[in-house]
Amino acid sequence: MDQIIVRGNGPLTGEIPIAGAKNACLTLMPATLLTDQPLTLTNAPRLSDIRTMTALLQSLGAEVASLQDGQVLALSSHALTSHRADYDIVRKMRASILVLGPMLARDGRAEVSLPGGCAIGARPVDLHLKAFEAMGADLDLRDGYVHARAPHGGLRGAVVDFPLVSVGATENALMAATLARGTTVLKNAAREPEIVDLARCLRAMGAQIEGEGTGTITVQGVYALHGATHPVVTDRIELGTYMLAPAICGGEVECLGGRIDLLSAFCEKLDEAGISVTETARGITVARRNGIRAVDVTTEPFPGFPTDLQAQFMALMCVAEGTSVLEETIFENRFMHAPELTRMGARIEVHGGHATVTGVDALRGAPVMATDLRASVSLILAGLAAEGQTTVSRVYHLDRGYEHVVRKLRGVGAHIERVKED
Ligand SMILES: CC(=O)N[C@H]1[C@@H](OP(=O)(O)OP(=O)(O)OC[C@H]2O[C@@H](n3ccc(=O)[nH]c3=O)[C@H](O)[C@@H]2O)O[C@H](CO)[C@@H](O)[C@@H]1O
Ligand SMILES: C=C(OP(=O)(O)O)C(=O)O
Repeated sequence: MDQIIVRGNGPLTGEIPIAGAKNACLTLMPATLLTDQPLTLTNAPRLSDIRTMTALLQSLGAEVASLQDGQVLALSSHALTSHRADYDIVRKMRASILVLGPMLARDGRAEVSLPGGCAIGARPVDLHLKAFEAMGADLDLRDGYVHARAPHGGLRGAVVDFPLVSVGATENALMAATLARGTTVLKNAAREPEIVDLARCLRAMGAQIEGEGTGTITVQGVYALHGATHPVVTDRIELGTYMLAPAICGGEVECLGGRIDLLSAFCEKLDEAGISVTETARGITVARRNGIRAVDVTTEPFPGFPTDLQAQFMALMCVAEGTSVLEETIFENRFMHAPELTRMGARIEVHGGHATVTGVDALRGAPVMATDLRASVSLILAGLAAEGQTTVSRVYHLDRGYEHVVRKLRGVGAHIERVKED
């Protein structure tokens, strides 16, 4: 297994290109199952999660070609040869549940392994299932699988009022609704940029959708969808992560392809912390010239502060002046990076959904372990701010969501390398 070695750094300067969004690509890829015509995705990120989704789609009979060094995905689902998403793949990646809606809508049947809990929380899929039931599906939970059947004549449009905001349930229901008979109204829908990107792609495929990016999405079902070519939206979480590198180390870095509207709540918090954030013609420039001020953060669905940037922001607060409180409201167990950061000299106390972080003058390098995707990169960011060497193990978590992390950070002057574990 590989490890990442980081040595504490001075200021960082230069440019970092931001990739297409993992979380958009993972819902755009299953959209291929809605049509027998080709779907081409450009600006795709090169990540292990994308390879996992590729394997899952192929296991269902889809063809997926990775072109131009993985940045273009050519997908085609002429006919599905299987309707079963196997546990062996689903357990690796929860986004696998996103094949359920498209398969059910197109062929009236699907069997998908229940994803089960994961490190950051229980993460049930009840809201996905309730949406399909409202659309007339018959669901049976057996042997760890959801066995789903659409009624004779296919899914029918319905009003689905989500009791809480779920990105995945909104995506799954939205895809299914495109081929349902009649009108579907998704209330309390997620408003994340990845939902807007999915709706745009589906519309390019012939779907009739209104209201994406608001809490109410209305879909008029159509008889069939057709092929399309769609560019994957910028990865706002990768963007926010790299914006934090000069914030922690000092210096000035331009994140190419970045847009403030993808991350306005996060940018406001950086501003409060004393970090300069400027939109440029090519992206976002982040600079820090003075100390870092402690600021409180509460994670919320979009447009609030993203849970997927909480761990990385905590790394910044570890070296801020003063005390900050980070409140995690989306996942019940998303502070596993805190004990690892503490090993590096951070002062953090976790009480339920709150972490109180008191800034220290300097962190010290240490061997640390990545527990999940965003935790892993928070340890790298902390390592950049620490005196001495930090060794991050279990970096397979990192590979799920960050392409070429060593190359990108070295490009702005960071001391970082990837090595094989002894
Ligand atoms: C692949 C992908 O896009 N992943 C993102 C997606 O995950 P994901 O789509 O899994 O997250 P959700 O928005 O669904 O989860 C939000 C909350 O709702 C709960 N819930 C969700 C579904 C359900 O059926 N029942 C239920 O109770 C979850 O446990 C969680 O507490 O949005 C999260 C919240 O922004 C991000 O952290 C993930 O990076
Ligand atoms: C939690 C994340 O991903 P997933 O939903 O795929 O586990 C993430 O991207 O931070």
